[in-house]
Amino acid sequence: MPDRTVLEQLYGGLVVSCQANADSPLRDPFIISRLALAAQQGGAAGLRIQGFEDVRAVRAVTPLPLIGLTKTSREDTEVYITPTVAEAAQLAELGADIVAMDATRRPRPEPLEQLIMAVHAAGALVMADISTLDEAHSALQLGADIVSTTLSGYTSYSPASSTPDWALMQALAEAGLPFVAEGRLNTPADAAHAYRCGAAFVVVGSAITRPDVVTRWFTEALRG
Ligand SMILES: CC(=O)N[C@H](C=O)[C@@H](O)[C@H](O)[C@H](O)COP(=O)(O)O
Repeated sequence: MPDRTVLEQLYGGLVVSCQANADSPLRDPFIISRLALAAQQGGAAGLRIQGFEDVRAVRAVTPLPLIGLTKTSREDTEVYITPTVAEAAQLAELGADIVAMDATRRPRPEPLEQLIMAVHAAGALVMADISTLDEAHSALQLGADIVSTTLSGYTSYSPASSTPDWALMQALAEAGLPFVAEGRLNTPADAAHAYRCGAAFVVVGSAITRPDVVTRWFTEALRG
């Protein structure tokens, strides 16, 4: 079984998600590796990185625990975060300590348990990205090492919101499930509150590494 001490390194800490969409001016593995180093300088406990090129580039510059994922749009499924065994295994081979994957109940191209087994066989851990409490229970039963609230608000049956899903965090904590708080944690106060809700650690992306998104928050506020 893979070594779980990497999770202990993350407990109580901040993971910074360094991602840039295809249309972003920051879409370059070198720039992503610089964002990762800036996050490290600021005290990040770990990093969440999308795509093989970016995982390779970031692995080369930092020893911080790395959560890897792919985002793949497919015609046959709405599942886009690490949809296949091959992608999950390759992320682990490239040096991701933890592989994040969609663990929602939406139809998927390959069984979740096969992805989990492949990641464990490659010596990495599994973060199951979920949108409901039921999905968290199922993913942990299938062998996921931790769940993350990443996909709340991004499935048709979870509540759409501009704020973090505090109710889901509360429910996960009451159920005694190990969880990561992720998604729309846009302020230091949000991150601290998530930790007080019982999160093992928190993941912040847009507010730290997407200046285009943050700029829009300001320009929209000015427009009133
Ligand atoms: C839903 C989805 O695809 N989430 C992605 C997962 O890796 C990223 O686009 C998010 O930036 C990440 O989850 C962090 O969330 P936020 O950027 O809100 O702090």
